[in-house]
Amino acid sequence: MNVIETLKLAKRYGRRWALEDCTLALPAGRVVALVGPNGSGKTTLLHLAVGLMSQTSGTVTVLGGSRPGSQDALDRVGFMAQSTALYRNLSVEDALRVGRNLNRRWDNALALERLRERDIPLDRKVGKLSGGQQSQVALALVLAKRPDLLILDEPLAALDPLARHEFMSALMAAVAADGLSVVFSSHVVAELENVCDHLIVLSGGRVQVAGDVDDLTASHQVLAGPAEEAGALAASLPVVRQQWAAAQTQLLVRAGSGEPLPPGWQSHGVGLEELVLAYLREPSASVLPGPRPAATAAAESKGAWA
Ligand SMILES: Nc1ncnc2c1ncn2[C@@H]1O[C@H](COP(=O)(O)OP(=O)(O)OP(=O)(O)O)[C@@H](O)[C@H]1O
Repeated sequence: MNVIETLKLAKRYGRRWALEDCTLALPAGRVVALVGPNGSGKTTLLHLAVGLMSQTSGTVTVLGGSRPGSQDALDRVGFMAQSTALYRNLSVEDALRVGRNLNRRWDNALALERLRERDIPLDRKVGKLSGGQQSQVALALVLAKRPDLLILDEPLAALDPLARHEFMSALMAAVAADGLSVVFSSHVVAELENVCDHLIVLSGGRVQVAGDVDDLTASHQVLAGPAEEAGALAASLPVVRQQWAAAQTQLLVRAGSGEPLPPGWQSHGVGLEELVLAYLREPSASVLPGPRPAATAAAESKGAWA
C-alpha cells in the first residue's frame, strides 16, 4: 500500500505554479523525508495530502486510495502544521480534552503517558511552555489520534539542537512502537541520515529525487582524481555534481559504468547528506527511481497517458 500517491498533481496560486507534474508513490511503513529549498512546494504538497486545500489538476490519495479530507483520512492521518498550531491559552489538560472530543480513535492514556515521561505539567497553559515542550505536546496530541500516517511540516524548524534530538527520538520511538508511516518536511539535512528511509527532493515545484535511501546511496558514488582527466571521465558518466579542490576533482555520479577508473582516481560511497546537498545545489539534476504509483500503471494500461 502507498500512504500517499499522487498523479500529475499540480497546484497554482494565481498565475504561479507552486507544484507541477508531481507523480509520487510513498510506500507504507517508511519514514519519508521531504526536502527542498524555500518555496519549492513542500507545504503545498503536504497540505494537498491532508486535504487543507484542493489541487488545480491531477490526483492525490492517501492510505491506499482515500480522498484527503474524507472521514477515513481524517480518522487515520495525523498532521502537525509548520507552526505547531496549538491554542496557547488552553492548558495542556484542556488541549487533551479538545483532542478527545474531536477524534474517534483518541488514546488519552497514551497522550498522558507521553507527557508525564517528559515532565510536562498538565495544568500549564500551552503558551507558557518552551518551544521544545510545545512541540512535544503537539506530538503527544497527534500521536493520541493513533494515526496510520503522520504528516509533519518542518517539525524541527523552531527547535534548538537538543530539542530537535529529543523530538526525533520521541518520534522514532513512536514509529518503532506503532509501525506508523511518517512523512515530514525538513531543512535540517544533517539530521536525516539516521532517521529517514525514503527521500523526496522537490525543486521549483517539481519532484527532483524520489526513492528509498538505501537505493539512492547505493546507486551513487564519489570519484576523486586529478583535475586534468576529469573532463573526459565526466563526459562518459552521469555526473550529478562536479567540485574542484586544488589539483583534485570530485565527481558525484550515478551508478558508474563498471569500467575501471583511470590511474590516480579513487571511488567511495556517498552519505545521504552529501547526496541531498549535491542535488539541492544542482536543481537541473534529477533521479526518479521510486516505485511506480499503482494509479500511474493503471492509467497507462488504459492508454490514458499515452
Ligand atoms: N497562499 C499562497 N498564495 C500565493 N502563493 C503561495 C501561497 N502559498 C505558497 N505560495 C507560493 O507557492 C510556492 C511554494 O510554497 P510552499 O510554501 O509550498 O513552499 P515550501 O517548500 O514549503 O517553502 P518553505 O521551505 O519556505 O516552507 C512559493 O513560491 C510560495 O511563494
